[in-house]
Amino acid sequence: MKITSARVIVTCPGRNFVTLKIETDQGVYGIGDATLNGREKAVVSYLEDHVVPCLIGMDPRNSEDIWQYLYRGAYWRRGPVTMRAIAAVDVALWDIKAKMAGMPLYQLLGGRSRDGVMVYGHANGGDIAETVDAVGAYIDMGYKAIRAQTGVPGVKDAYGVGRGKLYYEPADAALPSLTGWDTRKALNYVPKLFEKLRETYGFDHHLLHDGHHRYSPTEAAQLGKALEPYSLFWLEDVTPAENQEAFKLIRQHTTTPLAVGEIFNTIWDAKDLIQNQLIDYIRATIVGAGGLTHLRRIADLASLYQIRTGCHGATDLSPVTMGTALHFDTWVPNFGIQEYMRHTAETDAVFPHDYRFDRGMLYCGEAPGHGVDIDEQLAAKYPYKPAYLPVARLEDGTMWNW
Ligand SMILES: O=C(O)C(=O)C[C@H](O)[C@H](O)CO
Ligand SMILES: [Mg+2]
Repeated sequence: MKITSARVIVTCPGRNFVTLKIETDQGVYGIGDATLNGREKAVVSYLEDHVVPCLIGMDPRNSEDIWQYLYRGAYWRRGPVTMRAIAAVDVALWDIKAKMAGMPLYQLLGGRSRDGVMVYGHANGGDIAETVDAVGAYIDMGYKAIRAQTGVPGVKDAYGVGRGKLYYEPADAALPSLTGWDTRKALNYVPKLFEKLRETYGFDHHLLHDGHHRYSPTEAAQLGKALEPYSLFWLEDVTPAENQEAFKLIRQHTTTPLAVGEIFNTIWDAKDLIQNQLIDYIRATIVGAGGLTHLRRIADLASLYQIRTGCHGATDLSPVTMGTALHFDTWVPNFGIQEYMRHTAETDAVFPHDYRFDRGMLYCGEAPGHGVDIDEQLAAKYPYKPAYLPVARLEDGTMWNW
């Protein structure tokens, strides 16, 4: 069996997606996601100029060897561009293998470990009152877990505050828009949101919060401690994780569960956090961390330390990643939760899929493969449009983490 072609498809049905379609001499094809929010074209070039020529003629069944070939063979390892390109190839090959076997992908991984996948949605508001209402709307839709983000008085567009209710898009401008940040104000305000949420809705639902890399380790510890009475499911990305040691300090001061890893590319980004039990949930995902082949290794390492998965699932991850993640989540023994930011109807139409939402859970389908396709004719109607995530600056102009 041979790979006969591999094509990169760029489309923008409301936001940009990069998709790899691998075709074979047996008529079976596979689809992989290679989207890197705001840096899409770098991955397009990496794939078209440097990966696709190597793939032609290879046996698509040898996904492990092809993974090693692309990782070791490049000499230059890791990084978001490389690992997204590898992820796209890897997922397309798993898709092909599952289609050849006539099985849904989760069967190839080890079968079903659960009936469905608990997801969390994003509730946003300009202030506490608005966010409390937004959380109520998610509860009414049947969600069991909700991430709550609020605007902070005196801070321009604090992280997570969007314009839409069910759908919003953070990468919102042709050049990065400017937002503000003030840690002191956020530290005073955010705990009040969770106090109000528990007062209003009780303790039956899981609540989550994303710090989006904004706090120093000491400030993060203060926030975690202040949130303890409200029993969060997790506090995410509360400080940047390049320095994995920083989490020791946070851990010593709070029992609020910690989640990290949506920007991780490989097991090496997570290794110390996992082995020192400094986190509770690992957020690495299929497209970000080298595909199923590599994410499986991260999840297995995490399982030794009772750390559970919580795959990133924002709108910049295409339905191909979402569909594949749901097969992974259905199998992975140490599953925790799956993020679910809904795509627009335009995006869903370009990527026909068989996963479905029902009362706070997502269910993968039973079609052979990962169950997500691309309608190329429709995709061609939405040309690439530059779109960037915002940047954040402090009041005095200092560049901060968005
Ligand atoms: O979904 C999340 O938790 C995020 O933090 C979303 C990210 O900002 C987004 O995916 C960046 O591309
Ligand atoms: Mg996040």
